[in-house]
Amino acid sequence: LSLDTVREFLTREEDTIVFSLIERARYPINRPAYDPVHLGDGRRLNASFAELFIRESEAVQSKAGRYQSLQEIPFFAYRVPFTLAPPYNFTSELYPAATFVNVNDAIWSMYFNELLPLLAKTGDDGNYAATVDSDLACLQVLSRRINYGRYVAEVKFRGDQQTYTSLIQAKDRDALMKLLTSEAQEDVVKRRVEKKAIVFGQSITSDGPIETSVNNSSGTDFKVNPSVVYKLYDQWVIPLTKQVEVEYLLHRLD
Ligand SMILES: O=C(O)C(=O)C[C@]1(C(=O)O)C=C[C@@H](O)C=C1
Repeated sequence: LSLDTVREFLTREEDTIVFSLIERARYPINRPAYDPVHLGDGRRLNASFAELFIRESEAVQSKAGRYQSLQEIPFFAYRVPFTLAPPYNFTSELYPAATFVNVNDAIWSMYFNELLPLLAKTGDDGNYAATVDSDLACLQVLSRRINYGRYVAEVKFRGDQQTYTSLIQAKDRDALMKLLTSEAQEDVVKRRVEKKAIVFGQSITSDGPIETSVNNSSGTDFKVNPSVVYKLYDQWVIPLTKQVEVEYLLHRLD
């Protein structure tokens, strides 16, 4: 584990994030999938179809061993006694007492309340299962990327143990945040991910040129608006990753 290898991981996740946003943007908003579910007998569940679909899908994946890997954290907790998957002895580079740190609740509400309205056009085509399946894909990769902040923090801690230790002991969140922040790196990440949205999200023809920048200000020529992807990283992905890093560090000496 080094700063280079963890950054490589984050960079590769960008590809998956952009593609999963492109997939979700194919469908209209499909509002009924997010409303409380009505049962036949007139009762109303507190959960939406999207939530039920994600719970059930995660339960299957949990049984299949997905969450044996500490890189994956479910949105709902499952008590699964055994897994169907072939056994594998996962080792973790994380500090055991800080492994639990995650911001899945914040990712969940950011995704449904802020991001989705920017991503999906108005309308209802009834493809609810395919739509919420694409929501699940987005949520899983966003969760993996953002909660990977634990690994980034571990690398940073090991790289400057003395400074981090004294700030952790003083519980100085602001100083920890400042120490782990690299504005230059954040700028590189945001500009790169916007460019990926431009390149991955255009219609490819056999002879035409490949666009590398946005020519019209609305970004509507692309399958997902590159400025929405920039905003996603600027306002949510990077700040939440940093929140994970700080929380992890605060438990690094437990
Ligand atoms: O690459 C790092 O050093 C990170 O901590 C990751 C990350 C990011 O989320 O991309 C977060 C904080 C830093 O300011 C820069 C980038």
